[in-house]
Amino acid sequence: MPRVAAKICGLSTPETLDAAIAGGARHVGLVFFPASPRHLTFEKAAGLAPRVPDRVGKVGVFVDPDDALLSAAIDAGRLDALQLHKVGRERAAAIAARFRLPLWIAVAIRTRADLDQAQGWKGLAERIVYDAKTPEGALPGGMGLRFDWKLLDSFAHPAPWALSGGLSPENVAEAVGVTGARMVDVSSGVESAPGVKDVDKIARFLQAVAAL
Ligand SMILES: O=C(O)c1ccccc1NCC(=O)[C@H](O)[C@H](O)COP(=O)(O)O
Repeated sequence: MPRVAAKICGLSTPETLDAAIAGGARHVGLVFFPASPRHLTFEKAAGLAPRVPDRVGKVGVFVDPDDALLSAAIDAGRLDALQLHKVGRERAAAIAARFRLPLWIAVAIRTRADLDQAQGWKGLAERIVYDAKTPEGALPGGMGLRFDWKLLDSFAHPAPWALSGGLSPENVAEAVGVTGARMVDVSSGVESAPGVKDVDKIARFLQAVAAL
């Protein structure tokens, strides 16, 4: 088992999903957000889910979702965990109570004050995903932006966590060296164009992670 686990996010084709699994991804991310170039229809998700072995977790990625979307996506994608963006604690608690799946909470970071927001998720988040804060009006994830990794220095993490935002095959080793992350998450860094995953980049990213 590699020292550092990887999640490849925003997979939408059988070939790229298979490449992530073959390369050793511990989790795959399926995005259910129509504004994203990585958005999956329920039909597509239902076609992809059976390709994923039990040892690989299927994480649904959502932005302030309603219950109907969550319910349909969980069924179609046979999801193992829910990654929530732009959801407050009260709503997240209601989602956890209703759907009984682990919550991965995305915390958008530009400053140390942003990072401190993570403390509010103690006891509810199974995992915190530290991601870069994106510009107003832009997608909240998948933008290839990174934050200042040094902000994580000596931070008392409220839960297990993943490092996300602007990672690539070229910088993931440095990112892990600086932050000590035990899980990394990537989307656009393994793409040839927004929403178009590249099997060679996926393989190179996962090789770089396995070498750590
Ligand atoms: O990837 C998306 O399109 C997306 C859309 C809306 C909310 C979240 C989204 N992605 C979440 C992820 O977990 C990405 O892997 C994460 O933001 C890192 O993306 P990148 O900087 O492109 O590697």
